[in-house]
Amino acid sequence: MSEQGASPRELEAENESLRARMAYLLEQAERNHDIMCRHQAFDLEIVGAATFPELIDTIFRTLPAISDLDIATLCLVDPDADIHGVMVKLGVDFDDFPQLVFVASDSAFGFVPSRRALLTAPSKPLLGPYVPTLHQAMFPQPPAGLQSIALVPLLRNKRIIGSLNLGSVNASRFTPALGTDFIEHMASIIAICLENVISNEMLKYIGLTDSLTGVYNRRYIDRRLLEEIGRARRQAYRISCMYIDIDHFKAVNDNFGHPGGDEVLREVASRIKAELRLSDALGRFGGEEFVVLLIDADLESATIVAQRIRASIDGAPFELSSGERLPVSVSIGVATLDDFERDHAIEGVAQQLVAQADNALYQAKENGRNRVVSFDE
Ligand SMILES: Nc1nc2c(ncn2[C@@H]2O[C@H](COP(=O)(O)OP(=O)(O)OP(=O)(O)O)[C@@H](O)[C@H]2O)c(=O)[nH]1
Repeated sequence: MSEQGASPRELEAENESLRARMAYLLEQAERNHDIMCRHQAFDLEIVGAATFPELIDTIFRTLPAISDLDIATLCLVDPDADIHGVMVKLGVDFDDFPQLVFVASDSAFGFVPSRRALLTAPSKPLLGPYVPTLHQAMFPQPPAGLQSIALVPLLRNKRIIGSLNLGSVNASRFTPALGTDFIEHMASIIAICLENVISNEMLKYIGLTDSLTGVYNRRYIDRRLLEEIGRARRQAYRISCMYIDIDHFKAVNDNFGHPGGDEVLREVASRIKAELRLSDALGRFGGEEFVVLLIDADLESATIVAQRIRASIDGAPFELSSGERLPVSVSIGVATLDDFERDHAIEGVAQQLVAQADNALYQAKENGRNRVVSFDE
């Protein structure tokens, strides 16, 4: 009986082929490990982003590089433009993020809930060719030759809060046949980070604004004034301050009730705001007092703005939701930071500026109300 074994040559060939296969698998494993490490570093970086602009910037800067993409964009659902409005108030400049798009409703994305789970609706990513007529809104500045895209829903509690949009000039990069576990995982982390950072920014905003009128509160104005004085000293521009007080406001409350008084406060805030530049800051200091910081305005131009505000409030009666009409007037004190008093601590200089405006306001009340008085030393 002869044994039918493989010849040494065959064994050698098999061995070689196994070695080659192993080398290939090792190389793949190393590449996957490398991708995983890069993505773990990305996850850590976005989890650590403390503010909305920091998070957005990290996503747009890092994601295309680590995932070898030609473009990555984000769409956020913002039905009442609350997120956009709050971020603008917190100083976010959206011109820095052309890849960020706000949409009024998630229907803009065209995600369809999977048929299997229509009610629980975990929408699936859409992968395929880039079609400008369908996808241009999600890629406002597409790279030349964009061929294939992945639109990945950003889900929180089964609600679509936006979409992460990835694009490649390679037509075979994103096709419906591609597994989506990896990009879905990435999108779920981005969605959590976005939700956290947006909530934090909203809380920050609430802590800096007056809930009745929507203008800033005293804490914000105090802080902003310190920043502005520091900047004005460096860049040598003028800062002025207005202290505004509604005349005989107690009588408004007495005659029209507290809700009527609240309506007057809101309308006064809105009329003041209409006369200001975007760079100015309006805050309610409590009660019926408002303070305005005018950036790059000397006493003369601040006084002109104050006169405009006084005239716009006095010029047309206020109409309450009850249909009642009433005249309202304000007294305004104006002061300016003449020299920058570089030898003095910023805190003291800030307090002095507000106190001077308050002093001038007192004079305006003494002189008969419904007038503007500028502080002169
Ligand atoms: N409706 C409303 N009233 C407020 C609020 N905060 C303070 N007030 C009222 O504002 C009034 C301020 O009255 P006063 O400080 O006496 O001043 P005034 O009547 O405006 O008189 P002059 O400033 O001297 O012209 C008080 O009646 C307060 O109750 C608020 O948030 N809403």
